[in-house]
Amino acid sequence: MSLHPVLHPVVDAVTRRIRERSRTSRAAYLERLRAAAAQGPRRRSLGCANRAHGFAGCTAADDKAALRDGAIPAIGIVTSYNDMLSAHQPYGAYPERLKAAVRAAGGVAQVAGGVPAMCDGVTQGEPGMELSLFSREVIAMGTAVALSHGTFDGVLCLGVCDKIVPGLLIGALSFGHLPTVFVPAGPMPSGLPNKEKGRIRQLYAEGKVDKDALLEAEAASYHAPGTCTFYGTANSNQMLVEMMGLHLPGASFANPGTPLRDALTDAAARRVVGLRTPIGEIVDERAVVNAVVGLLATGGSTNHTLHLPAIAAAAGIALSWEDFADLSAVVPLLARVYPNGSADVNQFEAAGGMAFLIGELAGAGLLHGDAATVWEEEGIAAYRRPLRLEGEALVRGEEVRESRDPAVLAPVSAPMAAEGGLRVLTGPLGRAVVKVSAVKPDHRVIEAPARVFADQESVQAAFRRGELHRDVVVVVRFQGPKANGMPELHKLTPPLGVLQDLGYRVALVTDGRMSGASGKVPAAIHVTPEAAAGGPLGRVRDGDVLRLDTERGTLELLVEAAELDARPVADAPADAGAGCGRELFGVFRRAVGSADSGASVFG
Ligand SMILES: O=C(O)[C@H](O)[C@@H](O)[C@H](O)[C@H](O)COP(=O)(O)O
Ligand code: SF4
Repeated sequence: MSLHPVLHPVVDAVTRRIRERSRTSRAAYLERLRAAAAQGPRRRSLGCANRAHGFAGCTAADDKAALRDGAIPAIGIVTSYNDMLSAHQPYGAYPERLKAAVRAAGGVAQVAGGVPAMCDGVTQGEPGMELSLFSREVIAMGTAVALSHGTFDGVLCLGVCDKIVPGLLIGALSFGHLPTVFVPAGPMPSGLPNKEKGRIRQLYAEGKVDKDALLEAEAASYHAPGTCTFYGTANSNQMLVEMMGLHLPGASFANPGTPLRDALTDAAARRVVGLRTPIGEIVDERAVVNAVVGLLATGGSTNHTLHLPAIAAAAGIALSWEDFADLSAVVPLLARVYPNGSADVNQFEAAGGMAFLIGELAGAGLLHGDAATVWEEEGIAAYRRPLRLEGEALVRGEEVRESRDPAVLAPVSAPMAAEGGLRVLTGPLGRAVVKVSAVKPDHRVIEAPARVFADQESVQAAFRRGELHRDVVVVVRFQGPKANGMPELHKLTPPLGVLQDLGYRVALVTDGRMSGASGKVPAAIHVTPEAAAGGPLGRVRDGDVLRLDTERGTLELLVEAAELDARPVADAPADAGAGCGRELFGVFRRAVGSADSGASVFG
């Protein structure tokens, strides 16, 4: 099969459209990048005091002489280690391992800086979730602070979860002249299946099991170091970083603490020492389109309709929701991983993983197979051959030509669905995003009276009082980025799932977000303009009939336009912007842009 067959006309057209739209901004970005690359690392022009501060902290285990001499490649490690995220806990041991591997490859490495990492699972449904999206910007700024020391020839980024990889990418792209390799840590071994966890959650929501039983199920599902095994934003991150050519071939989903994972980590360190291609050259329009294609083909997290535009903008590239929608119409769904199925990410990997996925998409002309990678000699299409262990040696495996479990990972010739299932909805309320890959066909058109709320706690209280046991479109507004930081409303999944399973016609409409792990209930999310920016969502009233039609791509409000316009916008809830650190993020709420431009504070 040709490595670079003819590109699908829609993939080609969308890429050209993005390139044209980005022409000026991308040219300015590349000019800045190439000027910085031509200067070389600033350490060569630093004064003696500046340089001495940079290696003063070295211990006997470090390479003080090498750093003092400044002649060999100096690698900066940006780490998001903490014990709060099971996915990031393995990073605690990485710096020493990476330093040793860089040293063995003829370079020297230091931890350039650490960035914060929030576990959205711990903060889900809690006040902390209102800091979650903005933590992406803090992580980007923290990455820039780390790299601002200016003494590096290359970068190793350690991050897995939701806002962390997007933040590291945005920050690293501000130093786009530096060759950069992302170093994953891998998913935890499979525990209680996600579908069974979801079933017990619904039983608890119905009062049929107690809290002890629920905690037992949750702890059996989330049970070890490593990324949670559902296909949420964290695992979508791993997929798209590999699709963008910033991981090593096949590095995304090897489990933590295994010989393969350790070998891949050492190989990433060796690779960055010799890498000459700057990250800003790899992240071009082709890489961005490849990331969107990978997201669509795997049914990835809706959060990437925010993160990918923000990441692309950091490289001078303008990515729009229409680009997602147009690509979704031609990219088949090839993976069924929870919430889009009952398998988990370990089963995705066992079925053939990224190597099979990339081989299938490249072979069908659905991705830019010639897009650059950190593996340099070859384009992304060659990632169809993953790195694998043979004994203790890490070698390039054979091309993964067949899926080992077509019920989990299917070929383009027999996809799970003909298209990617990510849609943009338009109508009198503005625009919204909906992911249908996890919504059964019978639930993809919902028309019902609205029940309007200003926070998710009120929805849960109304559910407990039995007020939602009917056909209903639940509207939760004032959840946008300017309102309260655009939290995920994933705690609504169990009660809305109960209503759906009872046979009611149910949907959610919100200017907030859902989790990448959300799925079965049709949800029109990221409604733009948000209510807090005067959007018409603020004029919807209880009883208004809403029609969410994911097939036609419409979100209709069956109220006369004149009447809607004559209504006052509802008052925002009393300012909850304080407590839990939220008072520190007012500057972000005031500066943040719209969801369809990535909900970024960076302009
Ligand atoms: O976007 C995501 O994938 C979510 O933010 C995810 O990282 C978060 O942790 C969920 O809350 C986990 O799912 P549960 O809340 O169902 O455990
Ligand atoms: S996937 Fe979500 S819940 Fe799991 S560790 Fe990452 S942020 Fe936390």
